[in-house]
Amino acid sequence: MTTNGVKVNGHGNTQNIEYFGDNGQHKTEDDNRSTYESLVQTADFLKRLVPFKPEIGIICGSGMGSLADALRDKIEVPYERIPHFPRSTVKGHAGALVFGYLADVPVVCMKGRFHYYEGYPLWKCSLPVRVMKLLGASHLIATNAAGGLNPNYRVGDVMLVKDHINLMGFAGNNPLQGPNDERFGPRFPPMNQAYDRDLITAAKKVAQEVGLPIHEGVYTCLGGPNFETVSELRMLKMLGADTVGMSTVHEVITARHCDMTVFAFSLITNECITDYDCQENPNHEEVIDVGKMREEVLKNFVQRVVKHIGGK
Ligand SMILES: O=P(O)(O)O[C@H]1O[C@H](CO)[C@@H](O)[C@H]1O
Ligand code: HPA
Repeated sequence: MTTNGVKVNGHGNTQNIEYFGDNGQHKTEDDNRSTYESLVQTADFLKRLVPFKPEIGIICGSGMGSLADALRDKIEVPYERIPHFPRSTVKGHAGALVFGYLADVPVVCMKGRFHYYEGYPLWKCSLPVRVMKLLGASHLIATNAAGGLNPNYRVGDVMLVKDHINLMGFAGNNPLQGPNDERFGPRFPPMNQAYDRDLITAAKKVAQEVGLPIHEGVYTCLGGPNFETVSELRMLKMLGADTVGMSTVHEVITARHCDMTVFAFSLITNECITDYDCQENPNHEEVIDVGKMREEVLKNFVQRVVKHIGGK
């Protein structure tokens, strides 16, 4: 039986629901990817609520939502109120856009990001980045909680991301997959200078000022939600990754596609276990706790980086 494009087949007690396009072909959630026009609607909705234009979009990583608390003159918009926006489902990701001023620079913070393991396709995970761009933001600051693969990294340190390995992209999964809308950016965007060198240099200086142990390295993202096996971590290390997480890469690709300047960092929340004899387990509670532990110094750090960008 087909009703309104929804095909329902009865099989005993179960029903298989399949989605068909207007001309009968299969539709998946990926076929319903947002259009330029729908994201303009989202941005227009937000513009009506916020009397200023954010210059910088900030994505708060796991346990780092308090970065948004440092904003002055805050306007908080829960994701469920925003047209075409996904919902946050992960502990430590509150689920609101927070507009305000940080170091007198107008910004918008994502207090809660979207991950592939939540069931969202990558284009949907990174949809807010396009909304930030449409709101007028020229810069993206992406923060993440990550496991440290590099043996020199300690829990609580920060790694400035100089490059990433798009492992999900190796398997053909990319946020830019599907029809390209040139109003966002080109079909084949370069990715060799994804992370702004000047901002990395400035941030190293800022980190010294605020007493934050700092490194510079390569981030990689797996789909999650399970943490990695020993063998997978050993492989990632061999590939040249210094930190591993389950986010950021698709957001950065989307930001670079629409010509935003990107700065990103990993907070090392756990040391990756590459030894079969180790009895410890990584866990999300520990990840969030480390975010809380570094809350004040990270606020200070981000605020100063924002000031640097705003003063340029
Ligand atoms: O990347 P963020 O959102 O900071 O979170 C990281 O922490 C969670 C695992 O504890 C995963 O979601 C991983 O991606
Ligand atoms: N692996 C993957 N994602 C993570 C980790 C990790 O060790 N720590 C925080 N997010």
